Amino acid sequence: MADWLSVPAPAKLNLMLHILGRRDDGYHELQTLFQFLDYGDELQFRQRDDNEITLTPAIDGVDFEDNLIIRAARALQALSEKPCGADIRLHKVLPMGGGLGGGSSDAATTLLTLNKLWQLHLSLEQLADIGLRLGADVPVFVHGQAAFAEGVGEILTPTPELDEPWYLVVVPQVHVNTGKIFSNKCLTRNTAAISIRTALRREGNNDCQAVVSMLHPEIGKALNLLNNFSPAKLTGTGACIFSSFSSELEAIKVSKQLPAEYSTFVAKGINHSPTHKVLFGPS
Ligand SMILES: C[C@](O)(CO)[C@H](O)COP(=O)(O)OP(=O)(O)OC[C@H]1O[C@@H](n2ccc(N)nc2=O)[C@H](O)[C@@H]1O
Ligand SMILES: Nc1ncnc2c1ncn2[C@@H]1O[C@H](COP(=O)(O)OP(=O)(O)OP(=O)(O)O)[C@@H](O)[C@H]1O
Repeated sequence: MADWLSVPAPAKLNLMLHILGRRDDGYHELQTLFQFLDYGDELQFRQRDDNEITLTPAIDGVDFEDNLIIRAARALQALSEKPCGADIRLHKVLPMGGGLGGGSSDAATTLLTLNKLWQLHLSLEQLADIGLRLGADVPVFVHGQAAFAEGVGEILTPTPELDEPWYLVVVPQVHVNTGKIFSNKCLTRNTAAISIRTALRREGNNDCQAVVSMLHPEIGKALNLLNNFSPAKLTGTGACIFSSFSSELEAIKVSKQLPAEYSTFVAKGINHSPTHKVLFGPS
């Protein structure tokens, strides 16, 4: 029996998120700055000689074939001429619908790992194209580099020069439906494009923040509270919010001053995905 291979699926933050317009297919043109966190889910893979894919444990409320891990594995199986299967274990840490990209990161880790185990020799570009069909955030996890994203999120320019602070992330106990935020009529969709240089100065905002705070007042409340300590922003379409700090200690200190009912974690911003480090070695 083959050995288990453990591979991380890190979280991402959207350090800014501007919505520039809406395309005819309903998807939105945006500009966003992605950075990874040294915090996330963990997946374990064991190759099988038959065509079976197993996944344990199941995610509550997500059907087996709808799980992005299974959808990613199926997309690769369809491209293989020989039988290829895998047993997969998932250690889920990231909140679902949290704006931390957990499902997308699980999918990207699955694409990268099975491409290697099944010796499919697909390029990162090919895997990112397959990933984009699973979710707008999958390509950045496949490429594994902090990046400024344009288009619907798939045109990526790596930003290795981004500083790597510590973040305090607050996790409101709310599940935000991304589609509902993007289809809300109050969402502003006319922000002017900015340059990467401006984005790297961390001057951008999150255009979803007003609508998300209106639909989920508890998120607006958490933003106001965290803003008392340090400028706070929403990641993606929420629910999570974050502030940056120059040290881990400072972030922990603020987390201890928040009301006990707030669920939080502290993590370091990183420009290179730990998934790539495990699968391809240090860059
Ligand atoms: C908001 C972000 O989190 C920023 O990183 C992502 O763009 C969203 O990525 P995701 O959760 O992987 O979202 P997807 O599963 O691709 O899309 C969910 C829904 O959000 C809307 N959507 C998403 C991305 C985009 N550029 N325009 C959109 O209008 C669409 O209605 C879509 O049906
Ligand atoms: N492996 C998976 N992990 C998490 N969610 C999954 C997974 N597979 C399918 N899903 C579905 O995808 C939805 C979005 O989950 P996800 O954790 O990626 O949200 P998110 O953090 O808000 O992502 P984003 O920032 O990309 O919008 C979930 O509500 C769930 O129904």
